[in-house]
Amino acid sequence: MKLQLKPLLLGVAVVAITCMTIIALILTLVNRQSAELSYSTQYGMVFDAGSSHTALFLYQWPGNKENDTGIVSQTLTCDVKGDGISSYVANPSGAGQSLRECLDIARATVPASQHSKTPVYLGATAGMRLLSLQNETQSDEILKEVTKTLQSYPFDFRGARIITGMEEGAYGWITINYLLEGFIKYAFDGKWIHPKAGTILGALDLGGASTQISFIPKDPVNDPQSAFALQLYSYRYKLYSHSYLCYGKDQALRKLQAYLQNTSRPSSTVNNPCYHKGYNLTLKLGDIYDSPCVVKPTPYDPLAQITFLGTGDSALCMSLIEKVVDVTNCSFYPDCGFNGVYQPPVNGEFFAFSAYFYTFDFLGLAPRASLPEVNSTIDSYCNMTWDALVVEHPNVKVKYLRDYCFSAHYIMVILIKGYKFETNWDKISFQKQVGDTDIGWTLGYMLNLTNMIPSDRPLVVIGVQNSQWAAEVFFVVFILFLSLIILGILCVWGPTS
Ligand SMILES: Nc1ncnc2c1ncn2[C@@H]1O[C@H](COP(=O)(O)OP(=O)(O)O)[C@@H](O)[C@H]1O
Ligand SMILES: [Ca+2]
Repeated sequence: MKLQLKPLLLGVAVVAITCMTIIALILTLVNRQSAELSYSTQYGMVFDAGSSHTALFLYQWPGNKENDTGIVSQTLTCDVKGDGISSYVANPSGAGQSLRECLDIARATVPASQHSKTPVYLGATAGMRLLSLQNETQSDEILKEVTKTLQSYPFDFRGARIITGMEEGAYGWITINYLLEGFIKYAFDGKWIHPKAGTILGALDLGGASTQISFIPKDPVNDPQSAFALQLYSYRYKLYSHSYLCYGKDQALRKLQAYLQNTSRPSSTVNNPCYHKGYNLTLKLGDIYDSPCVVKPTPYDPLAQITFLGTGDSALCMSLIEKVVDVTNCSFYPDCGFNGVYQPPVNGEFFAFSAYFYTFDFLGLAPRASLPEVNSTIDSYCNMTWDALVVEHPNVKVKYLRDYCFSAHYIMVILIKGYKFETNWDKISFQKQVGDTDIGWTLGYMLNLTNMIPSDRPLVVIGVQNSQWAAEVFFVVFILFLSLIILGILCVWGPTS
């Protein structure tokens, strides 16, 4: 009897241990699941109020992961109907109303429980910069109206403002390098690593009213006005960033039109070699000169008309553009971009986005094409007649189709003769997205304002770490396995001993 009691006790002990380990395993699983569930997807959104139009970008990231390590993605984009907010001078409340459709879509997309935790920003760029130079009261009024609308939604509104050209350039640069994991990478061994120098890309942004160039030069930036210092994940970057106000492609075209109008006065018709043969455009002088980017003629009647007759002369178009972009003057600095603006020599690889991409993509030159191919493609495009073009591209908006010739030449003048990419042409890639996320300043802006790129390296991992969880499971399974073996031995040997 004594001999049989011992295996029985041992058996009970083993069964108890087995039960406890099973309970522990279940608890670990439940704990892990609740850790995951309690950090639901987070959202943030930014309105890009550009000179030509406004777009909403909605971003998301998993709330249970470190939110500072390259995992923010774009959930949706929404194009606001109509022109940019700076066009609402006569009807400022219309600027606010125009945002409603996209805000309604965002409200339906973000789960209701997350609405109040979703930050919303509106950043206005060069169109509003120009309006505030022309009439600050009007630009303030428009910002007040868009603020009213944004505040009427259940989101966490964090401000509507005009961002500086320097910010616009720097945030575009941050967006690209964040998406390409140029700042920090998660390695296989679970450590955060800093990618090799040279993997950081420069950013080229062409808008309608301004254009930006941002990159890390080889040598330190000499001019404090174009130096942008950043510390991201404990690494310091000294960025060169410059924004050319009035040198977006739409304002540059106005400069060309003003130049042509001036040289043809008093005639009210003038040839425009950047427009296709067969395309004529009649404008009021106000359409050209109502901008701080062009000097008004004297006398000046804003209602007087001028007609541009397209001649489709590619070579002449290019040489005229050099009259509105000064690529020769560099008297104060050893190196310049254009218009005598300081710029160190370009360095490394670049992404060119926004209107750089739209133009080159339309011409079949994105993401890359050799210089001779680019030049011959632009020539053949510019030399096409308008009738032939419209037949070939019935679905492309007229305002884009008629401007691609000018835009393409303008791009070549600023890239090659302005920024001096001639010998580094193959370093430029014309891109719209990285993965499914658009390239532009909005993501960098949101990452910065929500502190999602810390200046120091990420250390804390929220929730149960994978390695810790694996160790726990391994331990529980091991104990379970050991108990079963002991139980088996006892069953076989117990009663006979
Ligand atoms: N599909 C397209 N094809 C050609 N150009 C486009 C297309 N979509 C947008 N654009 C142009 O891209 C530019 C975008 O500039 P925008 O962001 O509005 O101005 P800014 O950045 O100067 O405030 C505008 O000139 C606009 O006409
Ligand atoms: Ca823009």
